[in-house]
Amino acid sequence: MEKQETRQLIETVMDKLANRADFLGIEDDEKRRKVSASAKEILKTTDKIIKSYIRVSTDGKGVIRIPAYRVQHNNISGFYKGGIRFSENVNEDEVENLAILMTLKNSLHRLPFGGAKGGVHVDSRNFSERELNLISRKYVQRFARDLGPNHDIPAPDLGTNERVIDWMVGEYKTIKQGEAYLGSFTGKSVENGGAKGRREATGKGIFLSYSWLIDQWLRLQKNDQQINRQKQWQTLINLTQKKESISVSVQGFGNVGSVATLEAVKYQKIAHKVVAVSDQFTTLYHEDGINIERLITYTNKGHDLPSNDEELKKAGIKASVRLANDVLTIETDVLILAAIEDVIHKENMEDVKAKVVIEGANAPITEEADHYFEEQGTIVIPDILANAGGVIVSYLEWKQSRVTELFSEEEIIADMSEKMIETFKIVYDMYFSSVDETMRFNCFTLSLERLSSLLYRHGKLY
Ligand SMILES: NC(=O)c1ccc[n+]([C@@H]2O[C@H](COP(=O)([O-])OP(=O)(O)OC[C@H]3O[C@@H](n4cnc5c(N)ncnc54)[C@H](O)[C@@H]3O)[C@@H](O)[C@H]2O)c1
Repeated sequence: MEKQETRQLIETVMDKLANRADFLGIEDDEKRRKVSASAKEILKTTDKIIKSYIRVSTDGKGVIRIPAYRVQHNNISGFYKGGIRFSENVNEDEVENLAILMTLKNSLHRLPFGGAKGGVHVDSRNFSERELNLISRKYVQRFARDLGPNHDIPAPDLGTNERVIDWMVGEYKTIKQGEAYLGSFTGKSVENGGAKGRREATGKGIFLSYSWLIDQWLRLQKNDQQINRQKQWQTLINLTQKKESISVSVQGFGNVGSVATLEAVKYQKIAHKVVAVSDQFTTLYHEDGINIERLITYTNKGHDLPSNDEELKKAGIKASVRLANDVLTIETDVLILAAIEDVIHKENMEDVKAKVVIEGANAPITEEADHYFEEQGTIVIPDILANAGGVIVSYLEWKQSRVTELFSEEEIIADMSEKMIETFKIVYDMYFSSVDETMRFNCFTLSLERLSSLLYRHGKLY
């Protein structure tokens, strides 16, 4: 889903809200529409876009100049918050779209944060440890004025990790001598004030968004309850009545994808097997399931997925090797998208076999594909609902840095799950009792309702 599609959906949802007599508690139709129109304009536009260049003296290629961004979309619901990604696909539109989605995600889950995102146009794989350290520290030098624990709090994202964040915190501390620095970034290593369980949080939350739906939510439904999504309802029933294990495939076997698949194979209540996993070069497939623990042990050593017989043997994995994109169209019940944006679109949507698609990555499905799946009875659990585990634990990490007290991993995961389940229940109830919109539309509605109400209460709308 690209920036224009996200903006268009905000517009459609806001227009629908404006026609609702109870919206913002404004009875006068004309006044409500006027106020809603100004909320729409504020939320469709971005507060601040900062572009800079990082100059790095490389190990062998002289000095290079790398584009870098920080985009702050909106902070009506709290300090700006969002990850920094290192990727060759980074551009201003992509970073802005991701910042908008952060505002919507944080509001949906009622976190005291607004939305931001950062990006550096590099493929980390092409740089040495020393070069990456320089790039990370220079990023902070360029943007420090706009960052801070009470202003804008970055975290890791695609291509970055706790090591990068620790370097960034170190640089921030040097620049802002004498100021509080631990809450300036989240996703730090535990030794450096990070939250236990942060690395696993997004993957765990993604699997929870699905397992809670097919297990607890389904059991909470009463016989006489009105269900308006008959096709999607049938999808859930068929899944839970399967005699054999439910099959799962995942695109992207990094931080998010590997943890989500591990959750699937460890899930005790209903048996799951992971039949396909992919990274940017390869898909591995085995209809009886792949040994995920062994694969994680192998990739944790810094390897890509094994892609030939010798590597498969070394990893102790039985699987056939396919093309990277095959993972999207393979025979599977559940497909977790945990790599990049816009991977399912008009050209390949009809080839997708999965009946549940979970957006672990941000914006991996175009709006057109989302509507197509809706018509087919395929359940799409949208990004801003499913992948919020990371930012929820980031919130706990930020809170922890304010009280300088360490929460245990059990406390962190329990708090995160409780917070996510609160939102799942509201969204799933709304989705299965409404008729003609996607689950993404429901999530945008809840989120934009809250943001508009905050804007109104803060006296920003007239
Ligand atoms: N890490 C988090 O806490 C978090 C939170 C919310 C959303 N996300 C989103 O989840 C996604 C994955 O994040 P991550 O932290 O696991 O990143 P990561 O860098 O650890 O892993 C990314 C994986 O995607 C694969 N990949 C990259 N480009 C690809 C391509 N063109 N085709 C197929 N596969 C490709 C990589 O090979 C790797 O396996 C990103 O889109 C990120 O924005 C991450």
